[in-house]
Amino acid sequence: MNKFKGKIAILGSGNIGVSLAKGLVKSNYATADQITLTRRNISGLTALAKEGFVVSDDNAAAVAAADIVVLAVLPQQLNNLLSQILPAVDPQKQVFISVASGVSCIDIRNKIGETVQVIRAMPNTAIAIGQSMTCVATDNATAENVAEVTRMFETVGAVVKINEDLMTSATALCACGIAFFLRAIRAASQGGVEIGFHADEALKMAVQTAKGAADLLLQMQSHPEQEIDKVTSPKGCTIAGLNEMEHHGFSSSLIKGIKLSAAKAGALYTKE
Ligand SMILES: NC(=O)C1=CN([C@@H]2O[C@H](COP(=O)(O)OP(=O)(O)OC[C@H]3O[C@@H](n4cnc5c(N)ncnc54)[C@H](OP(=O)(O)O)[C@@H]3O)[C@@H](O)[C@H]2O)C=CC1
Ligand SMILES: O=C(O)[C@@H]1CCC=N1
Repeated sequence: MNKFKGKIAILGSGNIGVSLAKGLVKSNYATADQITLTRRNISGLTALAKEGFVVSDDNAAAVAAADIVVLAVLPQQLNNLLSQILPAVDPQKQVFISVASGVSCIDIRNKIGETVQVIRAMPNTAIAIGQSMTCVATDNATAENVAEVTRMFETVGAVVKINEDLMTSATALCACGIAFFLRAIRAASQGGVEIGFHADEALKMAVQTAKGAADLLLQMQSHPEQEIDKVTSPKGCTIAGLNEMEHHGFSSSLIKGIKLSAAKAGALYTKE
């Protein structure tokens, strides 16, 4: 794998920013000393500084030195950040990646310059272990920059290029989605405790079962219902359990939750 040779600035090193930074080092895309992590309260980055990351509360200086700038603050924190970095933006040098939900490429260019190349990316927290599902979209970045950013995210999971108008949908399905599947695993483990297992063993069993289900679909390239049909013996206990869950709205609750998340993702940012 070709290591990235330039500098990366991650502005807003909270949950997703730090997960990304760790994932990029773990995947050998970059070394920690190539990555500057910023936040206002840098005492929260002490452990990462010990791991070799450059840490700073000076966003403009981080941008000035960077080739790739990742915007990873909350949507409501973004306008303030963009006005801070404006003097350091050089459209010839940096490509900007925004992971902020509900903020379009044009919203960002309206704040920092119309020739700035902006790529939106929507990863999830499994990026820390190289298992993200990341969707990327842009309306103006060059093919070369899109290829580099795609390569970057491919080192930490799977990448799908989408139209920008589907970005809030990708946020709900993939970025929020990891929490939905985690809650499903937690609920399954609670069921396991009710039927006789200790909490730790129930969780271990539920986690491995969920992993097996996901890997079956990935490796067999099959549809979930094909795999479900192999489990549901006639008059058996699986179909009894599944149908009971459906009577209580299992599929419907996931669909409704994803729709609500997508609507909310599109409304998190105010342009001012
Ligand atoms: N969490 C997730 O799974 C995902 C999140 N996203 C998106 O990523 C973004 C960040 O989300 P998340 O990581 O959960 O949020 P966090 O609150 O965990 O992280 C935001 C970070 O930004 C820092 N920050 C705020 N203002 C500034 C500033 N002016 N300069 C530098 N740092 C600043 C905060 O630290 P401090 O207060 O110390 O400055 C904080 O650490 C959001 O836009 C979200 O929509 C996208 C995909 C997945
Ligand atoms: O909950 C949120 O708003 C962010 C965006 C996607 C995942 N977490």
